[in-house]
Amino acid sequence: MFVDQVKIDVQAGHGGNGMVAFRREKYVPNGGPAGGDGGRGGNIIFKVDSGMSTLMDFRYHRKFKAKNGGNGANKSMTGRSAEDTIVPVPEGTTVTDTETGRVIGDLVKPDQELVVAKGGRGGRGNIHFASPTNPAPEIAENGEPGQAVSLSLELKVLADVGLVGFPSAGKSTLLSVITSAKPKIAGYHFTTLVPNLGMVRLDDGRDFAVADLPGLVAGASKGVGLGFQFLRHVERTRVILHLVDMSGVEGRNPYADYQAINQELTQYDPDILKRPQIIVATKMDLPDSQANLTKFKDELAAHKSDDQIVHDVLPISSVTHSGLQELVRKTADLLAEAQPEETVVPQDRPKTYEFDGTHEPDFKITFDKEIESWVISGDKIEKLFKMTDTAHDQSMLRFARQMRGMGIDDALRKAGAKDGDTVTILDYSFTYVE
Ligand SMILES: Nc1nc2c(ncn2[C@@H]2O[C@H](COP(=O)(O)OP(=O)(O)OP(=O)(O)O)[C@@H](O)[C@H]2O)c(=O)[nH]1
Ligand SMILES: [Mg+2]
Repeated sequence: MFVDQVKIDVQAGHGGNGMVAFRREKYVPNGGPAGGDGGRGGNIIFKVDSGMSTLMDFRYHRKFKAKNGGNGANKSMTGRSAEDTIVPVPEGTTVTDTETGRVIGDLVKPDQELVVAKGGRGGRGNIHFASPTNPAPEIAENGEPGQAVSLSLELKVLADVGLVGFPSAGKSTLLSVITSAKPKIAGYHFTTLVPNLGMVRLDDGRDFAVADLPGLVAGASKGVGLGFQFLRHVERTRVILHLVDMSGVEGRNPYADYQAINQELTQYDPDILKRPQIIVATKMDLPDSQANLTKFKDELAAHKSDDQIVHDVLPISSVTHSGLQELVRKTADLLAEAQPEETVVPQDRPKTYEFDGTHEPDFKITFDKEIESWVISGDKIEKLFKMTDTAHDQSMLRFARQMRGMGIDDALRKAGAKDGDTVTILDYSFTYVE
């Protein structure tokens, strides 16, 4: 079971205040009360969006606020009612009140809506308070406050098979050729930010769900890169397809890559390696792949470990489609043999490295007055940026992603960085954008 969880805060809009006003008419010194009512505050409404498959978007956007209603005006005019704020959620989302633990609702149908926080009623204007004894009341109500609620969202999706591997190993490409999913594919690392799901259907009628996970890098189990947030998903898949890029581009050593990923998996949970694993040798259409595969197999044989169940090394090319049929067939066979899900799903364990605002990440953020810039420092930062620096051109986008993956975005905000501030990591400066 794929479980995505996130906690968010929602604040519905406040009702507008009622107005104290009086009619002004020519030749009438004191007209009757004419203060209008305040408008209703906006509701926060969750709405199922069939295009969403995870709760990932909420990691970067945890607070939602609806607009306040307009205040009442003179001439008995009612304030404007605020628009509702519609928050898209994936189908299958369960919404719980974090404080009480009460389930507010399950969003299970396309376009289904659920009001999760009610906007405040507008206050009544002084026209409502006139009475024979007080024909010119100086009182009006304030608008009611909008509901503020902390919510836990949970999404359960079945994924039988997890694709793991280094960034750019070809995970998303494989998913795109064996399923009808259309994940983003590109020649830079960390293209995949959220797990993509796809269904594989075999000619013989069998099918299984595959999740393409964001790439893992060394240190992933400790929070480096993006993949750590998704390791718990790997924990819940029944078969692991471990993709290893055989092309040897960027001077990569396929066996070292393979070991590094396994090490991250073990560090996260020693039992993961007992999960049936197929090694998928990718990009076999490229010139050096065959030779690298031979070397890889030799090294694998030389380091054979009893702990790990490697069922096969299957060479594929997502470009020429070679080896794909065999891969899906063997995966389906393995799934049929694998233990039923209940017995392999481990208990939820406390996660140490969730950057959820309660854990202090391994970096420091300070404001340097001399250079008027926020400075981010720390060993882990240095390592990560050196690593990405040498292999790739630095694009703003990648920086932004890695920052998010490491929780730097959150930390900057917490430290007080404002939209447009300059931030320096090592020697690289960029503009902070909220
Ligand atoms: N020649 C060749 N290139 C491939 C093959 N599979 C993937 N690629 C290329 O490798 C690059 C990375 O592919 P992705 O599928 O985005 O890799 P990924 O593992 O999902 O990467 P992240 O999402 O960053 O972790 C892209 O430029 C793909 O076109 C293949 O079989 N042969
Ligand atoms: Mg990808």
